[in-house]
Amino acid sequence: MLRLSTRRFSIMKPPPNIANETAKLFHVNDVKDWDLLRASLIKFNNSSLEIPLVINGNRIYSKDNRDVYLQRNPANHQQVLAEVTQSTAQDVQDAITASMNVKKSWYTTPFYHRAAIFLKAADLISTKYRYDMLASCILGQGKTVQQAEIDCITEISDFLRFNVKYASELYSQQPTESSAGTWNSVEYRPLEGFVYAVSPFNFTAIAGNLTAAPALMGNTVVWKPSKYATLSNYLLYTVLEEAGLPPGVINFVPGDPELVTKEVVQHTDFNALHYTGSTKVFKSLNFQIQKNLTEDKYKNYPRIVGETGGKNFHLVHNTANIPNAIFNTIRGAFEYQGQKCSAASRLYLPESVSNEFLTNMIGILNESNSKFKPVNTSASALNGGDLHGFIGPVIHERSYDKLVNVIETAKNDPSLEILCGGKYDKSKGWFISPTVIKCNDPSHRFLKEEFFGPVLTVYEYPDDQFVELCKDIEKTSTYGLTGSIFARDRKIIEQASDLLRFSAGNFYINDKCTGAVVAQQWFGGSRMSGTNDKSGSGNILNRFVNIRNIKENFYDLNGYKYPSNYD
Ligand SMILES: NC(=O)c1ccc[n+]([C@@H]2O[C@H](COP(=O)([O-])OP(=O)(O)OC[C@H]3O[C@@H](n4cnc5c(N)ncnc54)[C@H](O)[C@@H]3O)[C@@H](O)[C@H]2O)c1
Ligand SMILES: N[C@@H](CCC=O)C(=O)O
Repeated sequence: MLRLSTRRFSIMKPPPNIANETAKLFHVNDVKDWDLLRASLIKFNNSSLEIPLVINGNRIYSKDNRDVYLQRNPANHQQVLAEVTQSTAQDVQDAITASMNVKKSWYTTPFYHRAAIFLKAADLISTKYRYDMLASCILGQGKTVQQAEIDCITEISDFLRFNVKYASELYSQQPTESSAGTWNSVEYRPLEGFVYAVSPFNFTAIAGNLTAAPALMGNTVVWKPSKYATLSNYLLYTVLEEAGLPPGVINFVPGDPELVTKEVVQHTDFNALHYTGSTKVFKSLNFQIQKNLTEDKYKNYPRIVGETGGKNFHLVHNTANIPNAIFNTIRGAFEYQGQKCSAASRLYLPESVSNEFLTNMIGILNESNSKFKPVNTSASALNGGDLHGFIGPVIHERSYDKLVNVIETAKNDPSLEILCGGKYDKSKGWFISPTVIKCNDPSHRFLKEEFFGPVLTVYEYPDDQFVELCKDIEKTSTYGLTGSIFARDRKIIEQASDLLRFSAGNFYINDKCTGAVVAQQWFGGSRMSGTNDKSGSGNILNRFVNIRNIKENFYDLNGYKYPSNYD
C-alpha cells in the first residue's frame, strides 16, 4: 500500500518553469536595493543574535546550561554577530534519535509535498528574506554584495529548485524490461539510517545543498554548520522551517566539530557523510568511518560524499586574448579573497606575453590595493561608504596567520619574488592584500599547496615548452578541482584539454575557473579534491537513495521442473 502511494506521487512532474535565479546587480545607482540591504545590515549590526540548537524542532539555548561560541564579523573582529549555543554529546545523540524517529513519516510523505517545501524555501530566499540573507552573509562571512548574491541567493535557490527537477527525473527511471507475465519496478527508498551534513564557512549555498539534497530524497539529517557561518546558516534553517519542513527532518547542531563528529560517526545508524571542507578534515573523517566499519559498528556501509580543496590553475597560451585572461584572473584569484575551493591560485604565463600580462594585472591590483577597504559595518560605511569594494577580509585569525606566514616565507625564499601586495593588517579585521608571487621552480610547493586566500603564484614558461608544461601541471596536480586554458588556437585548446583531462573536474576555456552555476556547470573534482559526485546535477541525488527492485509475477507455476529435467 505504502509502496504504491510512494510510486504514485513520485511521477508527479515539477513545475515547468524551473530556471536559474537571476542575480541582482546592485548597480551603484540601484537605490531601492541598496536601501533594503542597508536596513538588513543595520538590523544585524545592532544586535547579537542568540542562536540555539534545533533538535526535533525544539530550540535549546545557552541558558539551558550549554557553552556559547561567539561568531564575529571578520571585517571587524571586535563585533560579535551571534552567540551560538554549542551542542553537548547528549544533544547530538538526541538529534540522531529525532532524525531516526521522524524518518518514516518523512519518507512516506509523498514526494510532491516534500518537494513543495524546498520550492517554497527557494522563493522565500529570493523574495522575502533576500536582504536578510545577503546581510548575514556579508557581515558573517566577509562577502561583497556581489559575492553574497551569487552564493546565498542564486546558487542556493538553484540548488533547491533544480534538485526537485532532478529528483523527479530520477524517480521516473524504471527498469526498461519486464518478461511476459511479470512487472519489474524500482522503489527509490531513502538510506536506512541518517545523513550527517558537515558544511564549510565559505558558501551558504553549499550548506543548503548538503542538507536539503538528502532531505528531499526522504532522508533525515544531522547538520553541523561551520562556526564561521552560523548566522547565515541558522537563517537558512529558519527559512526551511517557515517553508514547512517538519521537526526532526534536519536537526541543527552547531558545536565543537570533533565532539559532534565523534558522537555521530560511532552511531550504528550513521549511513552517509555529506561533507564539504578541507581535504585534511575529510581524510580524518574517512579514517574514523573506516575504523568504525572494521569494528562492525554500522548497520549499513556509510556512503561518503565529499568535496574538498583545490589548487586551481589558469594556463595562458601566447594566442590568448590577454585582456580577457587578465580580467578573468583577477576575478578568479581574488574575488571573495581567494576563498573559493575553485579559486585560481596558480598562473602559468608564456615568456613572450608575461611582461605585458603582469604589468597590466599588477597595475590594476595596485590600484585596488590603494583603494583597499574593508567591507565594514561601521555606521558611516552603512550610510553609503565602502560597501562597493571588490574584496573584503579573510575569514578568521587562523587563516590570516597562515597567509601572513605564506607571505613571509615568500620574502625569504630565493625561488620566490613578491610582485605585488604582500601587505596585511589585523588592527580591525583580517585583511590580506591581493598578492602575486613569481616562482621560478615549476614543482615548488607554492604551485601545489592550497593556501585558501588572495595569493596567486605565477610561473613563466618558454613559449615552445607548452606541451611539457601541461605535463608538469598534470604531475603537480595533487588536487583535481578546476582549471582554465586561455588560447585562441583550437589545436592548443584541444591539446590542453587532453593533457589535463584528470587535473580538473571543472575545465574552463577562455573563462575564469570559478563561478560554476547549478545545472550549467556540474561541480566537483577528483584526486584529493573529493568524490566528484557533482553538485548542481542530478548525479548527486543517486548517492542518497537506496534502490529496492520489485518483481511481481502474474503466472502461477504448476510444477517445479524445467523442460530440460527428466520427467
Ligand atoms: N570542493 C568543493 O566543492 C568545496 C567547496 C567549498 C569549500 N571547499 C574547501 O573547504 C575548505 C574551506 O572551508 P573550511 O575552512 O570551512 O574548511 P574546514 O575543513 O576547516 O571545515 C569544514 C567543516 O569541517 C568541520 N571540521 C573542522 N575540523 C573538524 C574535525 N577535526 N572533525 C570534524 N569536523 C571538522 C568544520 O567545523 C566545518 O563544518 C577549503 O579547503 C576549500 O577548498 C571545497
Ligand atoms: N560554485 C562555486 C563553488 C565554490 C566553492 O567554494 C564555484 O564554482 O566557484
